[in-house]
Amino acid sequence: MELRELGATGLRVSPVGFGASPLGHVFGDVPRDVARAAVRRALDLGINFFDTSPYYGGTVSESVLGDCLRAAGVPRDRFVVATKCGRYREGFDFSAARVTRSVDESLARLGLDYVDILHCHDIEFTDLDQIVNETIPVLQKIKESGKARFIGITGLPLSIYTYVLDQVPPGSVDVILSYCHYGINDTALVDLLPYLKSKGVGVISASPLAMGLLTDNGPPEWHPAPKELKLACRAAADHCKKKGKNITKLAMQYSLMNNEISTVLVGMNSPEQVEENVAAAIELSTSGIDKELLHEVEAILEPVKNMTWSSGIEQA
Ligand SMILES: NC(=O)C1=CN([C@@H]2O[C@H](COP(=O)(O)OP(=O)(O)OC[C@H]3O[C@@H](n4cnc5c(N)ncnc54)[C@H](O)[C@@H]3O)[C@@H](O)[C@H]2O)C=CC1
Ligand SMILES: O=C1O[C@H]([C@@H](O)CO)[C@@H](O)[C@@H]1O
Repeated sequence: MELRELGATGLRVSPVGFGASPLGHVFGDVPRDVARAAVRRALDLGINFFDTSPYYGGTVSESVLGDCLRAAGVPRDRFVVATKCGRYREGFDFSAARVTRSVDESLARLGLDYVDILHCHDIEFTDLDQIVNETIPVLQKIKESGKARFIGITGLPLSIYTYVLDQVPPGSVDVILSYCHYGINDTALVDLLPYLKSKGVGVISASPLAMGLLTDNGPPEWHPAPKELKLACRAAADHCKKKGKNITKLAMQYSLMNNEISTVLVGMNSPEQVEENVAAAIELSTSGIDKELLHEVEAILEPVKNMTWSSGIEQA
């Protein structure tokens, strides 16, 4: 897979990114040997971008990812690691003191001297002015210390990105991580891409499978989507299955089609899923997407297109 530039960071990342929340058992138990095999397979197939956070599995995802990268025994410059701060099993805390402590805790769990990207995690759950006036300034200090090379912000509502980026000094935020807004059922992120480009901010798009909605197994119990959206995605998956096709492959390829998005983070729990998703990316580049199936699935999902759910607190 040809690597893509990530904003103005100079980082070159694989179009398929390894989402490590499943390594924190967020979608079900993943035995350690399977996790190690999945990360090993990802590296062998050209995936170089790994995303985690202290929130996934209450720090388990970071610890397991660190173990898997060590077990793979590849040089540090062979991979790009992103983690987050501010969201934890026990709740949210974006204070300068907590995020300063958080990055040291993450580095210890990952077994790394630095992370490439440190995101403020799901910032819609705090007063965005705290992110602008307290959290991002202290993350700049962490960046100067060398513990994080670049700074990002993540969350569901797209409005959080313009609110923050319109107020912080240019270059304070290097990347954003949006999720569930660039896939067959929801392409709302498209409208923000020109703005993000104008700010020189790199774009990471996560959850091409809508956190499991666009899979044959369906979403986990905790999935917050409205019932109508869940039912429509189920119908789309069943339609593909009836035709002997795979909605997950179609969804992966759809999310990978926009080159303005540097990397698509997909949560993976096995070497088989790594192989399937990389194969989907390669097939997209060689023979394109199944246009007929895509049109059929888009018709099924039309009534729920860009349907989302609320996330976070009321902003003043
Ligand atoms: N707020 C934030 O910062 C967010 C960050 N993320 C990051 O992005 C990553 C991807 O998002 P996810 O939530 O994991 O959702 P996703 O849309 O990537 O779906 C993950 C689910 O799809 C399954 N899956 C993956 N490949 C498959 C295949 N080939 N066949 C069948 N099933 C397959 C996985 O086992 C898992 O159950 C996360 O792991 C996390 O690292 C995701 C959401 C929010
Ligand atoms: O960061 C996050 O990950 C959660 C889910 O996508 C697991 O991968 C999501 O609820 C949260 O924003």
